[in-house]
Amino acid sequence: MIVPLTDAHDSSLIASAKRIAASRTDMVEWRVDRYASRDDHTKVVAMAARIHEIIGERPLLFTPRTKHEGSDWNPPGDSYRDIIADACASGTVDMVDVQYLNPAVKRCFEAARAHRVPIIASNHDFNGTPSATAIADGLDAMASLGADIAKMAVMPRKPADVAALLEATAVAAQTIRVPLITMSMGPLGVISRLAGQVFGSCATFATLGGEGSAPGQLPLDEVLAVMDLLGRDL
Ligand SMILES: O=C1C[C@@](O)(C(=O)O)C[C@@H](O)[C@@H]1O
Repeated sequence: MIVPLTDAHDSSLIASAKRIAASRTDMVEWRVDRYASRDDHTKVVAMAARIHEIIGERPLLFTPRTKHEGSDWNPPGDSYRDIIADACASGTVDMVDVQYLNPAVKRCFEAARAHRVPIIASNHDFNGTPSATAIADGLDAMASLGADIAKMAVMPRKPADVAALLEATAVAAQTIRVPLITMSMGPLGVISRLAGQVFGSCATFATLGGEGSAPGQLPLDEVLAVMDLLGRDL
């Protein structure tokens, strides 16, 4: 179970981190692209250290999401690679999300590897859902890049799109050698956030008081209750 931190300002970020630290979540994701000081890497690293301290033993996933994949952040110059390199070098993050279609992906992987920070490679399609084969191929490409986890989020337009995401997950889980995280977003895709582990998704994102970081995320306690019913083994 992963809960995202999406607050823009220090005081609310710290309050949210403290709330998450008291919850049953397994991992915390900092969506640093939502941070008001996202372009000041000194402040970013200092805040990552503060969050890391508050959440204790829970791993901190550092996620700079860009405009191409569902954020409003359009990183200037090399700042996508630089923010990843700075966070990984700081020793304050436990995993990093790297968008595998970003032009700087190889340099981002190099930076994470240089500091032994595991990589969740990701891709987000907010406009639709590719075929099950295309989704599985994307996950395979992430694994081939050397990602430690492959993650794909897609937007369904009809129930068959949700089925395609779940089918791709089940097929990829049999053939790809790294763990997967997949989700079909929005109200139609909720079943994928609740039952994804049945098909081979190793984690799901849920909210805790905040607005969440993507359409369709559900409150943590409700997701936990359903996963307990489905035999939560994550
Ligand atoms: O990649 C993901 C998955 C996600 O987009 C979701 O749909 O829950 C939420 C993002 O914060 C996270 O980085």
